[in-house]
Amino acid sequence: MKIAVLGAGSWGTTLAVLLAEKGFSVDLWAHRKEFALELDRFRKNFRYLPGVLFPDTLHITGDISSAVEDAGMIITAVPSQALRETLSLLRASSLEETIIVNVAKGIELDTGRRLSEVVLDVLPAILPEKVAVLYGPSHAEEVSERQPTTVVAASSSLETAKKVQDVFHTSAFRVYVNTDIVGVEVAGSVKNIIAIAAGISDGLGFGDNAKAAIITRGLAEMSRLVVGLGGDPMTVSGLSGIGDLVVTCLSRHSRNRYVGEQIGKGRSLDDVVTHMKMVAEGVPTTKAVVALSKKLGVDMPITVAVYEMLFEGKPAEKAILDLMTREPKKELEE
Ligand SMILES: NC(=O)c1ccc[n+]([C@@H]2O[C@H](COP(=O)([O-])OP(=O)(O)OC[C@H]3O[C@@H](n4cnc5c(N)ncnc54)[C@H](O)[C@@H]3O)[C@@H](O)[C@H]2O)c1
Ligand SMILES: O=P(O)(O)OC[C@H](O)CO
Repeated sequence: MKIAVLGAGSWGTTLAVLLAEKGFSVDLWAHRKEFALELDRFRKNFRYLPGVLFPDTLHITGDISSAVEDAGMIITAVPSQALRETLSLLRASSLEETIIVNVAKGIELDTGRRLSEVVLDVLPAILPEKVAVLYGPSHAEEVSERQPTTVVAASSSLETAKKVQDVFHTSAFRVYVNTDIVGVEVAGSVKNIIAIAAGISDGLGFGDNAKAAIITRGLAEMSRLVVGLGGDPMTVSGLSGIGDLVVTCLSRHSRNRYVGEQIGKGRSLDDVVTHMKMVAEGVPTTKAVVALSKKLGVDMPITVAVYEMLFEGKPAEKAILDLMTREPKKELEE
């Protein structure tokens, strides 16, 4: 089977190499033509994944139509806010039999939609059962070194989730399946916001108690949003929930935790983001989730505090004090 990977950042490149090394014929599409030429010339991604040599079965292209032509599976690995624009370059009618697997994590800012909903919006000829996501604790830096990693393939169709599992599974990249695509997508998106909060705690010089509190209470608000959007609360105890939350809040590789750490040290969001070459999805997702939670009446105090620090200039010390001095609560909700 031919597979198209759309997006040649660190994650798209890592997955394209993994699939090509498994023997699939893979087309990796980069949205800038000059970048595609550079990748093909050096057979390496110097910008996003230096040190990983491309196998011969990996084809690089700057032409999205040729990338998806005859592909049995399309992997979307562009930043969440560029997904709609990228998919709109495709001709929906030729993709009816294709499985689309989104690996970007986030909620669309303008619509509040999950990314699998964006896929179906832009490509109405595709059935929901043909859409999947691949989420979970998986930093590209470690996957590309074949370090043990576990992820979850989620689709409303178990058959589709199992196909995705078959395609990606290796002895170092273990793939589980889940049919709760709503829960997996919401959990995998909210974890980036909570990771920014964890980074802020690091930036302020707080220790393990504060980090554990953010992870645990972050999980509680993640669960409330999953339920509010019709997902299964059990999903948050899985790889896209607690799994990805732990990795992103603790990892030195996490871009979201890094953004938070810099904010905690007193830098402005603009300053941090303009000096980063990689995407931190938690930034737009914070805005999208605050709007969603207000609409649904879901209480998400850490998310709101992150919003206030990122977008309203609230000092981090004040935001933490406000969180700590909220009215006392029961730990578990009815
Ligand atoms: N890097 C990881 O370890 C990792 C792991 C799991 C999931 N993800 C998710 O994968 C997605 C992509 O992240 P990444 O780490 O590969 O990104 P990255 O920061 O490494 O690279 C971003 C990529 O997006 C491309 N891009 C930027 N604007 C674009 C546009 N308008 N249209 C098309 N492409 C555009 C850039 O050229 C670049 O190739 C994100 O949603 C991220 O959360 C990343
Ligand atoms: O580096 P981050 O914070 O974007 O996280 C990347 C992945 O989502 C980790 O699973």
